[in-house]
Formats: sequence, structure tokens, C-alpha cells
Amino acid sequence: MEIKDFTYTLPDKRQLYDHLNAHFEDDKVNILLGPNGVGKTTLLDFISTVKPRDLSSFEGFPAFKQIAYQIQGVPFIYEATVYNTIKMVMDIQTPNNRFTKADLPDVLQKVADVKYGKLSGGQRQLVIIDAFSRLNRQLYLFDEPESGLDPRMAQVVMQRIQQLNSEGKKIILTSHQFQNINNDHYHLLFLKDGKIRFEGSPSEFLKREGTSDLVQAYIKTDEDQ
Ligand SMILES: Nc1ncnc2c1ncn2[C@@H]1O[C@H](COP(=O)(O)OP(=O)(O)OP(=O)(O)O)[C@@H](O)[C@H]1O
Repeated sequence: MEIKDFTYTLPDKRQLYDHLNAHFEDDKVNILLGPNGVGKTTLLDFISTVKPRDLSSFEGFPAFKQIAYQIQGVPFIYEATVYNTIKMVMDIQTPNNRFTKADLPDVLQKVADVKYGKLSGGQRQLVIIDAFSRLNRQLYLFDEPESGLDPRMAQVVMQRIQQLNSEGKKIILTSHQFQNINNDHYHLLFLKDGKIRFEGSPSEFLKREGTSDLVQAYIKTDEDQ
């Protein structure tokens, strides 16, 4: 999946992308990094075609029907239990499935009968990610999937996303978290000032900035420009 020479100006005339080029790896979890407001979410909107995109700049992305896009704070029905919420998604995907509470991950089994509206923000995030991960699509877009999660739950979510990728699913996500980017199964893309300023593995990112700390590498890359 590639974006080639993509330029986009916001309605208020600010240029968001300036001849942007980006390459996404199919067999890695692609992570869009970059400061607040640089256009990471908007890029997911273009990739998903929620925002109509310039076909000549976007190559190799699946069609809309083959994309699952988890936007931030997606609302589910507050009165439905956790089990019923995820079962509803399963029923859309696979009618007549035999999905039971035992099929939920441990962290959600504990709250299987709790209504979605009674969950904490982090617990809702876990339900959202789990539900979207059960859709059978070619490409999954996650917008800050770890937001609001404690470190252990953030790790659970990133492991689930890595598992999806190992099952052959393509992944692009945005993130401001670094604690789980701990191996080269990730492909990092650092967006700033309308262009991708770094693209490569976490170890290449660290090497380029001469540090062993991803946060430091991030700050140095941000300051470099
Ligand atoms: N509905 C909108 N109308 C006008 N401008 C918008 C709208 N949504 C976003 N923008 C602008 O587009 C720019 C990019 O926003 P976007 O949400 O893509 O950034 P981001 O990199 O995902 O930020 P963050 O890390 O804070 O989530 C922002 O500067 C914002 O002002």
C-alpha cells in the first residue's frame, strides 16, 4: 500500500499534506506517529475513503467494504451488555455463529454482563477494539487504540493487533504511545509538516537518532525539522 505525491489543503487553506509519500508494509503493524494536529487521523479518513480520495495517489489499498475503521470514541448501545455488543458485531460478520461468553478475552469475560454504558472509558476501548478485530476485513485502521488504557491493557490490545497482522490482516494505526513498540514487527511512519519525515523499523529509528529510547528518538525527530 502506497501513497504517492499526495497534496491536500484544508478548507481553511492550511496545507495538511505536501507531496506526501508513504509506504505501508503488509506484514508489519504500521504506526503513524507525529505531533498533535499534523493529520494522522485525516490520513486514515482518506485511506478508508470516509474522505473521498485522489485515486492516482493511493495505490494498493483495499476497497471500502474490505476495510474496518475504528474511529476514536465510536459509540455502541449503552444499554447492551458487553457480550451482546460483541455478539451483535459477530452476527453482522457471521450470521448463525456460536459465539459464547467463553470466546471473550479474559479481561472482557469479567464484565460480560455489564452494560456498555456502565463501563469505564478504558473498558469501552477494549470492547471497541475487540469488536472491530472480529470483523473479517483485509485492512484494519485503528485511531489511537491504546488511548485511555492502562499499561497492561494497552499491551493486551497491541498483542491482539499483532495477532491480527500475523493472521494476514493489514494494519495501520495512529499512536502517541511507545511502551509497546518493542520489536521490528512494527513499521513506523513519522508525519510532520505535510510529509513523512522517517519511515522504517523501531531499531532503525533508534539508530538514526543515536539513542536507545523511542521517546527520545521521537523528540529528536520532531526537533530536527
Ligand atoms: N472537521 C474539521 N474541520 C476543519 N479542520 C479540521 C477538522 N478536523 C480536523 N481538522 C484539522 O485538520 C488537522 C489535522 O487533524 P487530525 O485530527 O488529522 O490530526 P492528528 O494528527 O490526528 O492529531 P492528534 O494527534 O491530535 O489526534 C488539524 O490541524 C485540524 O485543525
